[in-house]
Amino acid sequence: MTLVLDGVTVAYDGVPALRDASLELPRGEVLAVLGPSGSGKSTLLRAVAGLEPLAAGTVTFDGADLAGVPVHRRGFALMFQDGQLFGHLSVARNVAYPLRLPGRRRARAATRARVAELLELVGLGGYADRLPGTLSGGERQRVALARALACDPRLLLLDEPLSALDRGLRERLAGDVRRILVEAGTTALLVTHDVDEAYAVADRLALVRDAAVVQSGTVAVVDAAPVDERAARQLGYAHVLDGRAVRRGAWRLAPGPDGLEGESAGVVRTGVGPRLRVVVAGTGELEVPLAGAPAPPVGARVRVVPDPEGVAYL
Ligand SMILES: Nc1ncnc2c1ncn2[C@@H]1O[C@H](COP(=O)(O)OP(=O)(O)OP(=O)(O)O)[C@@H](O)[C@H]1O
Repeated sequence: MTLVLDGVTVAYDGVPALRDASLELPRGEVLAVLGPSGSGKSTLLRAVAGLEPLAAGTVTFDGADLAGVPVHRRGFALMFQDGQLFGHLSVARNVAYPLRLPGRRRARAATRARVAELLELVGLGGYADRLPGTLSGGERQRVALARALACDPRLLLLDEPLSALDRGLRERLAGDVRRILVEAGTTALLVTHDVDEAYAVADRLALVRDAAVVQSGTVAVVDAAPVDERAARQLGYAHVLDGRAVRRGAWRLAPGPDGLEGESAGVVRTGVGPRLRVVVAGTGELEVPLAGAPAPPVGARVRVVPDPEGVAYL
């Protein structure tokens, strides 16, 4: 493991904002720290960056304890929600900025080549001379990402990098961010409150709530076996029953006498096709994709079973 947090506690004025947090991140992988507002995600990221002192525990990188290593000596890069570009500098100059700092200076041609390569990587090949004020929000975040990657950080820390963007753009950019990080081979820790973004970007998930990391592991493992009902809800599961968590729409009409009995409440059109609404006493309303099957009339008794594709076991 490259990054290891072991029993990390961070407190503000004696009140813990992160308690006994442990997690691991292998080299070249992307970890999404997922949690609701105020749960302690940013505190975790700040502790890794060296921006907050630890009240307890250790953060190690490649086996070395980072206690006492100041922020600028960790070899990490940070990127925030509002990219924080320099408005008076061109896109190219923004990306080149970290390459021109004392100690990092290189030949002008080398800087120019590196900037061109980074702009290609983030899909902004023709944007070198534009000013940040002329870019869309998504383009600005791509520039910020290119700048954060400029110095080949040992670890990239991203704090809600897409939160300021609207939903559709966020979805598209999340996939791009993953591609860019994988292509650059970057080890990254991303903080987000958006479960879709976490799934789209990450190899690993850490679920945070009430100042604690309640579960962490590969996306496949965490997704298939949330530790408890709250974890399942955090992961976007819509229904929890009998130790199982089921995603919205992950139901089928049962061919036989198995499953839950409910009542048809009519068809709803969704972005992924028509779905039958079924009201099940004690569980609520479920959505059953019809996949071409005729819809039972409103009020008809129907039986439904979960689609194994959308089920996790707590
Ligand atoms: N500098 C600070 N001084 C005092 N309390 C703080 C400070 N920073 C954060 N906190 C508190 O610590 C808790 C966790 O904050 P944190 O920013 O880590 O949450 P978060 O999960 O990142 O939330 P959000 O998604 O809203 O940014 C909150 O209760 C917050 O009010």
